[in-house]
Amino acid sequence: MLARPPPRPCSGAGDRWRRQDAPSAMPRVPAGGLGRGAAGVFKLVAARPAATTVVAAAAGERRTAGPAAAVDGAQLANGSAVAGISKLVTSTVGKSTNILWHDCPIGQNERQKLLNQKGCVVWITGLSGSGKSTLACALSRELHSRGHLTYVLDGDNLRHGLNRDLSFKAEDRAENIRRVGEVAKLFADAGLICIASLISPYRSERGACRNLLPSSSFIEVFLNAPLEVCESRDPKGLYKLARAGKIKGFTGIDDPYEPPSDCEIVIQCKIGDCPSPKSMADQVVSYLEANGFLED
Ligand SMILES: Nc1ncnc2c1ncn2[C@@H]1O[C@H](COP(=O)(O)OS(=O)(=O)O)[C@@H](OP(=O)(O)O)[C@H]1O
Ligand SMILES: Nc1ncnc2c1ncn2[C@@H]1O[C@H](COP(=O)(O)OP(=O)(O)O)[C@@H](O)[C@H]1O
Repeated sequence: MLARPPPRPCSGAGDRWRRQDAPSAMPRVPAGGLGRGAAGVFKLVAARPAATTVVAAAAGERRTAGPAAAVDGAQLANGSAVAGISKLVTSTVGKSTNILWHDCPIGQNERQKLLNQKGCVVWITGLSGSGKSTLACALSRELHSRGHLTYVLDGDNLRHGLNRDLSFKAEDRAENIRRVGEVAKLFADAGLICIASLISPYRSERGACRNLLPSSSFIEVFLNAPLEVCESRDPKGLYKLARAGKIKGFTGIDDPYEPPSDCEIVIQCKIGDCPSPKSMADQVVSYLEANGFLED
């Protein structure tokens, strides 16, 4: 079997796979099943529309590339599946072979009801010293005071643990962002308002994190503080070291930062004119409120 993974894991009680008409390019699977060496196509559609996929079935074949699918009513000539009985198919994802997606009856919807909020990711990007951590903490505090459950994933902090094996060269920054995107997705699935604050300098990697979630649940916040502002703050003295050539590949000095072109929120900070941490947080809270994230 060849399967493409649905764009996001299926969760919740309503998700079940069912067979649909096969695309015309491949023969439909006959009622009696496939002959040995024959191939057919199933379209499997989960109850949730986002989880649609197409599966090509070749008799005796057992390769998949996505979450396990229960093929309903398929019969293979080698007798491995009986018509009318669901057959679980294992998946290959990356380097993991023969794995199954295990669903639970308690899903994101149930958790969101419990928390009276919608799980989402607020992704704060900007130069070092732009105020990402300050905003993340102010936002967390503000939402907490309103009774909402948040969790902050701070780039600096994660590099003390989960990402301690990563440097600041391009491929390690990309892996850093990928990992944080995956963790953030889990927190959002848990029903939390996850606040990720990383430099995350590359547009494509931020886009990949966005694509892990339903589009409206990824809220990209650009803390647009010019280099002059960040450098004049320099709370850790890193810009000074970078200018002196003692840190190589420092973002904004001798390493790139690609500003977002289509983010949900821009917080503008000019020389001598930056909004206070509270008013930056309020700007994000207003967005969350207006878009229904602060209610179930
Ligand atoms: N070379 C280089 N470039 C940029 N930043 C550096 C570098 N070396 C160390 N630091 C410190 O690491 C913090 C950024 O970590 P991130 O995980 O957010 O970076 S990235 O998203 O992987 O680019 C960043 O923290 P913030 O100032 O909070 O952004 C810096 O303190
Ligand atoms: N809105 C703001 N107005 C004035 N100073 C700020 C503001 N936001 C952050 N700062 C200060 O700028 C410095 C860098 O902030 P920080 O949150 O650590 O940035 P980042 O996480 O992007 O590196 C800190 O000293 C912080 O107190």
